Amino acid sequence: MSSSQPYPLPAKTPLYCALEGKALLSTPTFNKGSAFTATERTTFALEGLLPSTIQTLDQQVQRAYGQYRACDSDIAKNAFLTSMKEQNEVLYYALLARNVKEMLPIVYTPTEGEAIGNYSRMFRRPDGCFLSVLEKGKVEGLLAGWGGEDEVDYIVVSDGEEILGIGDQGVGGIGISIAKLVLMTLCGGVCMLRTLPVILDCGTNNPDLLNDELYLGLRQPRVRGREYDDFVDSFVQAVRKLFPKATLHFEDFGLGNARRLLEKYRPEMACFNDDIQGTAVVTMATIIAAAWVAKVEVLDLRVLVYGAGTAGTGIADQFRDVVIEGGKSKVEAVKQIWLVDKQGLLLHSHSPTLTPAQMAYARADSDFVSVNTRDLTCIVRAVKPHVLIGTSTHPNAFAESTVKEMSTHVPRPIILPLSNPTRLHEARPSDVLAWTDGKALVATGSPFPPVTLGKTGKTYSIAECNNAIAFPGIGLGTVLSRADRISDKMLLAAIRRLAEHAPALKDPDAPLLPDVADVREVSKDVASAVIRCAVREGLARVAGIPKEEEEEGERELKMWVEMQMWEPEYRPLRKAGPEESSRAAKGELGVVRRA
Ligand SMILES: NC(=O)c1ccc[n+]([C@@H]2O[C@H](COP(=O)([O-])OP(=O)(O)OC[C@H]3O[C@@H](n4cnc5c(N)ncnc54)[C@H](O)[C@@H]3O)[C@@H](O)[C@H]2O)c1
Ligand SMILES: O=C(O)C[C@H](O)C(=O)O
Ligand SMILES: [Mn+2]
Repeated sequence: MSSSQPYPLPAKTPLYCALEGKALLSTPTFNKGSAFTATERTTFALEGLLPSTIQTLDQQVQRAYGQYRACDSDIAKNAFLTSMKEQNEVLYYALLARNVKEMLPIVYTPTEGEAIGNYSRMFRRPDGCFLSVLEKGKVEGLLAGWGGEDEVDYIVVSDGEEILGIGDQGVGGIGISIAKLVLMTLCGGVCMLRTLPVILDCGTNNPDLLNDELYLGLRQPRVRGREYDDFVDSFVQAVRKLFPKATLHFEDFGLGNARRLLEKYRPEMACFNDDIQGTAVVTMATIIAAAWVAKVEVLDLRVLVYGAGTAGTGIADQFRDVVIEGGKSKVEAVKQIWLVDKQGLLLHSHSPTLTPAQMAYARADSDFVSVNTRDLTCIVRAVKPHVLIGTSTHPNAFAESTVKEMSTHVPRPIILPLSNPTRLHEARPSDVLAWTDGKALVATGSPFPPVTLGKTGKTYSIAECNNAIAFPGIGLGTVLSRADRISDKMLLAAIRRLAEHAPALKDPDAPLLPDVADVREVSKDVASAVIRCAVREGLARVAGIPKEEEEEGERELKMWVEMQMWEPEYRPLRKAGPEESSRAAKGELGVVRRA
């Protein structure tokens, strides 16, 4: 299939809407509240339903910010923002866009984790698409209600089994699909009207939820095996049929399913697993920047991954592939990687309990006979890693002895405690920096405040090594190029481009990754790199992408990307009649049928 259609919702296009009066005011995609113009108030039967003053978006943001600040806890702020999203989406995104740094930890990691844990208690109004394993036959019909083939660009799906590091959250996992899409819109500029959050409710094995009389999901053990696979497949096939141009993003699936599903569907369609690939991209970019600061060759690094699950093995594979791309053999590359899991250092003798992804890195027992392979400090002494990565959900696993041991072998240890939310981090940056006298190069999965070292008085900003820095740019690139697949080379292009944005390249004391507040800007560039690579590989399915050979081609490509990014501002609202509705169904107008 090829498409020459431009992105259907350029920034300033009017929106057509068939609703009026109270129905319009309670539809968050169209509602402007006090900002409806005088003409719109007449056209859409809003007179008498609003106070007379017409406000600007800026005034609305100012008011909303005051209300936000009046909330007395992070979870109350999260609930406030959720209800704002349910009232007026443009205002919601405008408020976030003006306060990214302050509000991202509220709508995303770590506070969203708490909200997901309390989903059935905090529930007010549903958002997203709920598909139940008991109604497999209805999947396609239910998805069809979300739009035509040109109306959905980006879908995030979770089955709620492994949310962040907090485990099985059942139907509450819809919260992670929504949160990831908020970032896709805020930092990736994909219009929220064209995104779709999905939860596949397959039951839950979380006893607290099963025993909670207010739990909103299926109160039964998780469906496994054939029944599970068939259900997921009915969903994926319906997506491919109904939304053939959309990118499908898998989030927080369990260890037994995440990689399997990615490997199954990746050859067939544009799909992406954020925990495996998004995490690998952002972590690899961090490692490249850190190696530059430490003045060591990326290709020579020894990498120790603590927590060899979905994220950990994804990072290991990505590092291996970068080393192979640099000219080493696969056997040599694998020798630079060590995995540790609950058994300790993964060895051949553990094979019966290892996943295939772990197996690839298991070590010969004979090489470690004199090492206590269940003790991280002893492993570090034996392996002498340059890089220590935590993806274990094991809080404080990187003890002082471990970190100090590491710094006796390498001058600038690269230490990345990535487990989310904050309380699960393998170490706190303040400790790691204190234990190493500021020598360690640190980045974390959740946001941490800057650290000032007592000894030197020097202050270090801590980079957030969260896949949120990477997936919006990758997603924007695949959406705009309408990529057929997401190839390894596209991911590699994203890594290299992201690494170029590391503030540490200009100032070695600066963070290893761009700030979350800059991700939107960075995403334009990452998307451009992804699109360019998709074109080279023959995977792009859209005409009009500025050509590489042309002078100014790269600058034009970035402008082409920028022009198509959605921004939170009010569009003129026009009355939709039957003609507009039919054009909308063909994707020619920015009307949203689901509104
Ligand atoms: N920063 C990011 O962008 C990012 C991205 C993805 C995941 N994560 C975080 O990484 C963590 C793991 O996520 P996942 O999806 O890979 O989960 P997972 O369940 O697939 O993997 C976790 C692994 O850690 C192992 N483990 C558990 N306790 C351990 C211990 N005490 N010692 C050693 N290994 C132990 C488990 O056996 C498992 O193999 C979560 O906290 C998640 O939030 C962070
Ligand atoms: O959601 C995040 O904050 C990152 C990552 O996807 C995770 O599962 O922890
Ligand atoms: Mn995740």
